Amino acid sequence: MKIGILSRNRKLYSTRRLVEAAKQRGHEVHVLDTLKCYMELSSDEPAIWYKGDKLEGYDAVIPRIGASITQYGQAVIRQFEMTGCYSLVESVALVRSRDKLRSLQLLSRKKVGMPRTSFAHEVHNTKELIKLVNGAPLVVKLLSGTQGKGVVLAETAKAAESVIEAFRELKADFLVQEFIKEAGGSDVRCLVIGNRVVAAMQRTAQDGDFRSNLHRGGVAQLTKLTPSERATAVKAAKIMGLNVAGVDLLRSSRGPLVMEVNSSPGLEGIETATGKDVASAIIEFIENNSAPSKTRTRGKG
Ligand SMILES: Nc1ncnc2c1ncn2[C@@H]1O[C@H](COP(=O)(O)OP(=O)(O)OP(=O)(O)O)[C@@H](O)[C@H]1O
Ligand SMILES: [Mg+2]
Ligand SMILES: [Mg+2]
Repeated sequence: MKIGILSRNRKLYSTRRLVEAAKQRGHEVHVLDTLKCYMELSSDEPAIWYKGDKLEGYDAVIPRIGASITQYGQAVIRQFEMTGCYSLVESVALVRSRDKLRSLQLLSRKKVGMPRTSFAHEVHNTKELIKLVNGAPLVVKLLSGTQGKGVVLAETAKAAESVIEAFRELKADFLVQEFIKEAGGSDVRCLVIGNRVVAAMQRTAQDGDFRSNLHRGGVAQLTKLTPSERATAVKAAKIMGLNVAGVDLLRSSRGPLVMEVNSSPGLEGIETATGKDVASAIIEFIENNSAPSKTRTRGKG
């Protein structure tokens, strides 16, 4: 097969591993800088250009789109889809997963476990927002935050009110969420490919923090998933319409709760913690599932 990896940097661990795995399995593979792809729209065949050449003959693309270029990245993916090329991450699924609120709305409709969450526009309903998540302690989360930035724990109702009011003043969009205390500063990253969790790790926050992000000094270790955790992770990926997803779960006293579903999960942390060859599993999935014009919008909402 001829495979394109949409990535801004060929030196990134995940990009390197995917290139390596594709070559090992006998494929032709090219790293394409997403921002350097440009598009031709006309009533002739849709086309994608790169450094003066028309990109042709690609059987599949693997999008690795950073949060800061979601908008342009989705247009590039969609253009590949228009040419009939299979995209591992559908353009619609990418955009859907990048919106924390939209993701939780879709998961809640399908009764997937999640922390109780509230969201509002009006200034005067701060107390209502707090009440909807059963009061403090609670978490306030910027919708645009990544790597644990903009995630704040408010221990008391007073603290919660003042954080919410401060975010309001700044005109920031945020969620209010029930704090899952019994998770003990840990979460579980499940790497889902198709209908399977192929690798999972538990991440635990540094002392004095509740955020387990590896970027914040969290440490990863192997963990064994329960059947209900596996089922929840696969179901969440399916609802989001993602073939490959990093599903983050909190272990709560009422079972696994989905916190978020990532469409470009990093491979370094999970391959290192588990010793699993996730990159090869991704290439294998493409071998078994890609076909011309197979990409279509799955999932709803
Ligand atoms: N409701 C919650 N209860 C307990 N812990 C939470 C809760 N929400 C978040 N956390 C902790 O804070 C960390 C960061 O939160 P979250 O993943 O929602 O934001 P983020 O990492 O900044 O976003 P992204 O992963 O999209 O970059 C989580 O990994 C988890 O350890
Ligand atoms: Mg996170
Ligand atoms: Mg995320």
